[in-house]
Amino acid sequence: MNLRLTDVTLTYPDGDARLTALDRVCLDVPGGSLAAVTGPSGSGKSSLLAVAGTLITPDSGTVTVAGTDVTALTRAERAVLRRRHIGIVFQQPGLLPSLTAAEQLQVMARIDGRPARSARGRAMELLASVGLAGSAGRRPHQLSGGQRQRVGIARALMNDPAVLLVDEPTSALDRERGAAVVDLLTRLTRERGTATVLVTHDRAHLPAADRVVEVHDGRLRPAADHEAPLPRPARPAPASPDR
Ligand SMILES: Nc1ncnc2c1ncn2[C@@H]1O[C@H](COP(=O)(O)OP(=O)(O)OP(=O)(O)O)[C@@H](O)[C@H]1O
Repeated sequence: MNLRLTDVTLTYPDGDARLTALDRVCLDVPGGSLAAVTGPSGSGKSSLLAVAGTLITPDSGTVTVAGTDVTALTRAERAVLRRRHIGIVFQQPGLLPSLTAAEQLQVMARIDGRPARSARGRAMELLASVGLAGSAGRRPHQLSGGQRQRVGIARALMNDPAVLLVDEPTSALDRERGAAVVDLLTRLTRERGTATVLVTHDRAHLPAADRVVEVHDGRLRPAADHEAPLPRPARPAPASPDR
């Protein structure tokens, strides 16, 4: 299962003209790997996530999620695909104040029309996988910022998505808690085989990624200091065989 953006161009209306937010972007994220997307403010990172998450349809190019070209789908079909195959983790998890951690997850299953009993089991399993087995009955105000973000991550995994899109998950956390959240995302990506895209400003998180790309003025390019091939050790020329 993977996520593939091919030649994606996205423009927004800008007075009488159009502003190019994404310019022929290509990105391939295999299942089980994490791509970090970085770049200056206004460069197009959120636009890239919105297109990958099928929230915005690009002007041209294709977006393939779990083998389906989403740009060929109707709006209703896109909504179904998004619910089934895409998990989104926002900067602020936006938890409902009156619900416990387990209920925040169970709501997702209810929206999808799944039986409550299996949803409870799945919610508990996911909370355990993000280290919150003992906090299932807590409400948001009884959780730390890092714990709330973990609930947001577990919630995004409720539908067992092929693609996990994560927008600046550590911006409200201190360095240590932020690093723990990124470690968690890396582990879940491997365990669950998701194609994960992590947008982050924080360069400290980049080494955790399998791949780092930078967005500049809507164009994607490999991050110079993370994708450059490692220098090969100088090897002596093979000895010429004795004759
Ligand atoms: N709805 C919109 N209408 C018009 N222009 C937009 C819209 N959304 C974004 N833009 C413009 O598109 C460009 C890319 O914006 P985008 O939000 O994708 O950047 P970003 O890299 O996520 O920025 P930040 O790091 O500040 O969140 C910017 O020039 C922005 O002003």
